[in-house]
Amino acid sequence: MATVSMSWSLPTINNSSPSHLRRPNRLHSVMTSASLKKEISGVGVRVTEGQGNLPKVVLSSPHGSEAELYLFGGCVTSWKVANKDLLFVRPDAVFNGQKPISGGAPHCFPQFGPGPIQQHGFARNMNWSVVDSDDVEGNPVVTIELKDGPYSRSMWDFSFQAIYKVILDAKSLSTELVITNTDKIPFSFSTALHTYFHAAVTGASVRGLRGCKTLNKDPDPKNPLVGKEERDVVTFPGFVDCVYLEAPDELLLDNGLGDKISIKNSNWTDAVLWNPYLQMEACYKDFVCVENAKIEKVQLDPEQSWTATQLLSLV
Ligand SMILES: O=P(O)(O)OC[C@H]1O[C@H](O)[C@H](O)[C@@H](O)[C@@H]1O
Repeated sequence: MATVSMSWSLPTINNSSPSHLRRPNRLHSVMTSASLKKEISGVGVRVTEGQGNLPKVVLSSPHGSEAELYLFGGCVTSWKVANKDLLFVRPDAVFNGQKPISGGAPHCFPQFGPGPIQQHGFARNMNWSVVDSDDVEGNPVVTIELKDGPYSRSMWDFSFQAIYKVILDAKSLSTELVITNTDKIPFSFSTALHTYFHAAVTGASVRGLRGCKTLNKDPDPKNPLVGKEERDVVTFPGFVDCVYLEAPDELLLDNGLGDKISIKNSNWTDAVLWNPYLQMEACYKDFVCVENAKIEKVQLDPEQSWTATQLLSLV
């Protein structure tokens, strides 16, 4: 296991009970944007209609940064600092409430990659709901929730709750994911935040992975090659699809566009780098995926929770 260091922490909203248990602004999963608009209360948090008429939460910080999150998939699709979007949504992304949104930071849950259920699980194509919105020292915060329903039960027959808190600061975006077993029997899952960063692929690089055990899915995703990363600076010279086990709690992405982004985490023990190269000829030059992941399954007994945090900051 990688050592988890909490050199930073998510601010706690001023309330006595744990954030994942509080529901001051409890909303329902099936609702119109109009009803959401009335109930959202945090400063700098508003709900609007996004592409495909899907409800979209917009976070605006007093420092001028902005983030957008679709309730479909619980997917942060945009994080802008000084009007520059540091995330990327693929041009082939669809916003139809059926297919996952291909871009931003989709959730892979309860399975990363291929396996017994659909690729990357179902959390990225279900409707999440807003349970809380607030501001911490002026920074907008939104908390959303996903629970099991007939659709998830049809492929993964467990009762669960996922709570995802997103906080925008001047130059950072932090998230906290809490998965709770609300069933009467244990379950296990793998998960990831499949973040697409806007990049110039030829100039992009990631530092911090040297020494990690690798599972290289190129050339055969079903039989990954086990290896060890020897490079200080990992680049994207062609097709890249590689899992890094027990990655450190901070990586540094140079997006090749003049920005350096620190990617810190707690409890996301693994990382994945992905660029599809010529498989996506129309857009591969414009992004790289640097994913915080939990590849080895987390086992949760009834009432147990697993929490992981991520802090993206422009340095
Ligand atoms: O096309 P998607 O289902 O969104 O998956 C896109 C990619 O996600 C991850 O990075 C996996 O490691 C890749 O093997 C996969 O191709």
